[in-house]
Amino acid sequence: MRPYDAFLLLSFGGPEKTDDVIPFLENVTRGRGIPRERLAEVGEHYFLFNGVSPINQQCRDLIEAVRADFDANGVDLPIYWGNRNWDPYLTDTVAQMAEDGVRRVVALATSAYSSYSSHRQYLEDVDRAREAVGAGAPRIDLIRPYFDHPGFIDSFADNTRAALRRLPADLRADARLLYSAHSIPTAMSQASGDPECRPGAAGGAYPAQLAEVARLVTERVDADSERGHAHELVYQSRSGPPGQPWLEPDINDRLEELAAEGVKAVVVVPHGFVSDHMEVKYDLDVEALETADKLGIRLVRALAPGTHPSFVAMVRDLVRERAESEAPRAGLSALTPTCHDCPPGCCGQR
Ligand SMILES: CC1=C(CCC(=O)O)c2cc3nc(cc4[nH]c(cc5[nH]c(cc1n2)c(C)c5CCC(=O)O)c(CCC(=O)O)c4C)C(CCC(=O)O)=C3C
Ligand SMILES: [Fe+2]
Repeated sequence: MRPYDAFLLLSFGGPEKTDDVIPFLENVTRGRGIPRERLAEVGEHYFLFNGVSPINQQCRDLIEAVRADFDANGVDLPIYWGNRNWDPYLTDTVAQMAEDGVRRVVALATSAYSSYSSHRQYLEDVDRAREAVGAGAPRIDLIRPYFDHPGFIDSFADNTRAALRRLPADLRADARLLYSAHSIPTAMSQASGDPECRPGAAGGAYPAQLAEVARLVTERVDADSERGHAHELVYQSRSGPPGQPWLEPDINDRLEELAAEGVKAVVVVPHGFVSDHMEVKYDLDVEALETADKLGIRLVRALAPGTHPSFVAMVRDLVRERAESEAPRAGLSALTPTCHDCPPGCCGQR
């Protein structure tokens, strides 16, 4: 698909055996000021799963699904995969592309929102990898944040309806929808850019986008419910030093309050993520579930998009959008990014 000669899946990376865990955590947190106790604690989450993070296999599954979708729709791009924090490392992938004679690449990150951690850091990863490879490195165009693309929204709406059906019928109508995303420092949130990509503009794009996705998904879920569901935004996986403010409320704290208000059932929708990786499998399926059990709240968790057909078709649509540089951006909200190239200040500073 002109002008591209390859597609790149850009992801976070995760360990796949016990011995990988500590080196992986060192890669993630180098220079980030994460307390040692927090690292030890997160290490235990991985050890509980024998050192295997689900994220790499989820990337392989997504690549297989995108390959089939590209083939069925006449998109003849080869597919590459590179990670920020673990093998296959992005720099090795860029070197491989250079060796294969690839000149111009369209890349999708497994992260749908604006902010330093979810978007700009991937741009920096790309720059660093290209620099390391040198003159033969291909040009790499990263697809813009895609949080309100209909394919992303529809996959969550579908998965949320399925989760509601897993609740006992008498709890369904009153179930609270809790939309959960990775917390970030409030300073990172304030610097997470402007929906219209105006450098230096107000910021706060990350929580604004999360709130908008929660609204859009709920609207679709409610369209086939007997009545509307109350919904709200919560955060998970807080890290960093104790005194540093991060986005709140934490899902566990909020569950306590909801129990006190008499809420009996919740559906947790991990709308801040694109697959059911470790932050979902541990922080929600183990920790938040335990909190809910203790409080007598029935909790079910909706699946993240993973290889949902709407999400896979979205990938192809975003590749087409990026290829036709003047094409209108597919987005369901007023927050759809208007730029492709994220000028400094657009998608977040550290
Ligand atoms: C916004 C956001 C996303 C969502 C967007 C996206 O998906 O990219 C995300 C995803 C993920 N985060 C992940 C894992 C970790 N994140 C950490 C630390 C941090 N995350 C942050 C933010 C985010 N993280 C931040 C601000 C930190 C503090 C350090 C720093 O400023 O950079 C740490 C260190 C230990 C800890 O402090 O918890 C780990 C191990 C995994 C892999 C899971 C697996 O293995 O399956 C995934 C997909
Ligand atoms: Fe993280």
